[in-house]
Amino acid sequence: MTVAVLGAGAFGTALAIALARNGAEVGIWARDPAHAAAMQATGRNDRRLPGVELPETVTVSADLASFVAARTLLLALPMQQLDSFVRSHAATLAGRSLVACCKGIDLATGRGPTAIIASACPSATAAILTGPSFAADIARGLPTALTLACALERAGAALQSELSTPVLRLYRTEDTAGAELGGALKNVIAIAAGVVIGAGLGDSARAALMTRGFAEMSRMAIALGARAETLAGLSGFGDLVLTCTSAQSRNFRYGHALGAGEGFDASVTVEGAATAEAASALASRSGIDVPVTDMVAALVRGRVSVPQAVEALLSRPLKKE
Ligand SMILES: NC(=O)C1=CN([C@@H]2O[C@H](COP(=O)(O)OP(=O)(O)OC[C@H]3O[C@@H](n4cnc5c(N)ncnc54)[C@H](O)[C@@H]3O)[C@@H](O)[C@H]2O)C=CC1
Ligand SMILES: O=C(CO)COP(=O)(O)O
Repeated sequence: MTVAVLGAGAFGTALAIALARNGAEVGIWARDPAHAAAMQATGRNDRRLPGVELPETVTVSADLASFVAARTLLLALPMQQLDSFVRSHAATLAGRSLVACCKGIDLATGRGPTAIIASACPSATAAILTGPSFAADIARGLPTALTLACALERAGAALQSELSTPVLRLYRTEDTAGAELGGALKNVIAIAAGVVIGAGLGDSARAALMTRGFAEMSRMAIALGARAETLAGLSGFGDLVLTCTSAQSRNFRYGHALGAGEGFDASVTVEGAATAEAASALASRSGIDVPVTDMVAALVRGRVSVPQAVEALLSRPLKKE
């Protein structure tokens, strides 16, 4: 096996399919043995990515030990699960190439994915794969471009060539902070964009929100050590555009439900909700002004209503762009 995907969600399954179509031997680890058995039996992941056939070269198992010999391990779990997962399996994952495929900031520690891996499993090579891509699009074989970020240039180059396919194009950077903050913060702005549309405030307001949101993402990421050009790339601006403008996005749909005063299925992964709170706390500790993020965190927590959030943002002092 060349690549193992740890986590049997929509994104991990889609990546496994794309890599297997390109000739890699891929294993998917599902933590739930019943889920692994169902995927093996049906040749599909009906729970998380229904309607897509797994190539025959994809194997699925709930036995983590059978996957650790793979050259590269993709960690395709929700962000708030990553720290405990890597800590509990640190001995098994030691010395491996670990590519985080999640977007967000850990609520408990304020860390991003590569810092979590480095702290919990220091002997591993930590990288992150992020950027504009819906799992369903990848699984259908539609063209997609992503960012592979790894602080070690040679390791990053090896991962870029290993994980690229003719339709899944990976661009590379050493700026892990920029790639992961772009991917984390765009989900927060996407929730806000969903609120704007759900509350009937219109496309012009969404464009304003996305623009000011991008300024906020860049301000925060640069203050925390990221490069401006990374934020302007696939993992920042690119993913912001995709997520704020498509109803395929769960973050956008969640925001839309908040804006429209409707309920939302709590079992759906909405990374921007916890990340809004984590980012708001991190920004406050670092003295960075993030009004949209603060408002999304307050909305998610139910501390303000949608009309109060809109009023608060519109009544901020006028200033230079
Ligand atoms: N779905 C998409 O289109 C994309 C998702 N992503 C990112 O991928 C990450 C995962 O998202 P999805 O795959 O979409 O989520 P998902 O909701 O489809 O699946 C999450 C999977 O993680 C598993 N899981 C949860 N906690 C776990 C734990 N402690 N140990 C092992 N497995 C655990 C769940 O059982 C589930 O199979 C997120 O950070 C998301 O932002 C990135 C790009 C695209
Ligand atoms: O990150 C994504 C697209 O790049 C997926 O977005 P959602 O998690 O909002 O569905």
